[in-house]
Amino acid sequence: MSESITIGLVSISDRASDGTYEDQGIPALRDWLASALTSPWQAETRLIPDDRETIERTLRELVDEAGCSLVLTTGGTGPAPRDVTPEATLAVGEKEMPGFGEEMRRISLNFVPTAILSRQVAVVRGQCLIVNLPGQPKSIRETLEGVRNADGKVTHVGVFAAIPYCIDLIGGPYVEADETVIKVFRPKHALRPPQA
Ligand SMILES: Nc1ncnc2c1ncn2[C@@H]1O[C@H](COP(=O)(O)OP(=O)(O)OP(=O)(O)O)[C@@H](O)[C@H]1O
Ligand SMILES: Nc1nc2c(c(=O)[nH]1)N[C@H]1C(S)=C(S)[C@@H](COP(=O)(O)O)O[C@H]1N2
Repeated sequence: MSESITIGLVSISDRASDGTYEDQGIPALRDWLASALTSPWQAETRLIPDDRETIERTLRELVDEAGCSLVLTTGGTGPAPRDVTPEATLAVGEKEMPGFGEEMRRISLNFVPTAILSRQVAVVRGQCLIVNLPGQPKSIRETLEGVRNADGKVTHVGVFAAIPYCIDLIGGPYVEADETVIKVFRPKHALRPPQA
């Protein structure tokens, strides 16, 4: 059995965190991971306002104290004055991973012309990958899983395909997924034989 991964799920929304509306970010993240992952995992969830200090503190705590190997944030990536998730993420990161933001914006353009308004970034802090997703709950599945045509065939691969190998490279647990949801890619030399 693979070692279990701890995944931080952070919903960053002024109105969901003050109760104006019910948070749909954490449930959407949790549901998608439950549908996709076949190796063991547990979530650490946080619902916080769009406040830069709070976001930075939460991300540091999830990585340095809660032991997350992956943190997915949702919300606060746009151009509005209160949208500061990318700034907070870059501030706690040691290495930027620009490919994630670039590719998620390309994927999202298949759904909305406003995709380019998302300034989402990804970084590595210690042995953890932190990835920003947009705030629209539906964008979580769209960016992680990718685009499918009417027959369900994948026409643009979601960014989760590259996440398990990234976690391998930074020293985290071996993560596996259901290939009918997302086909994870690893180079041949990095593949482990299927567990009985
Ligand atoms: N946690 C959430 N739960 C449900 N819907 C959300 C959530 N976060 C964002 N949304 C929806 O996605 C839209 C865009 O997200 P964005 O992060 O830009 O939020 P916002 O407009 O800054 O407002 P807020 O931070 O108060 O959610 C929101 O206006 C809202 O309709
Ligand atoms: N896949 C996807 N990406 C998306 C969207 C969406 O609905 N689906 N909304 C866009 C919009 S309207 C905005 S303003 C930006 C930033 O969103 P955020 O501030 O909620 O993070 O994400 C964009 N990316």
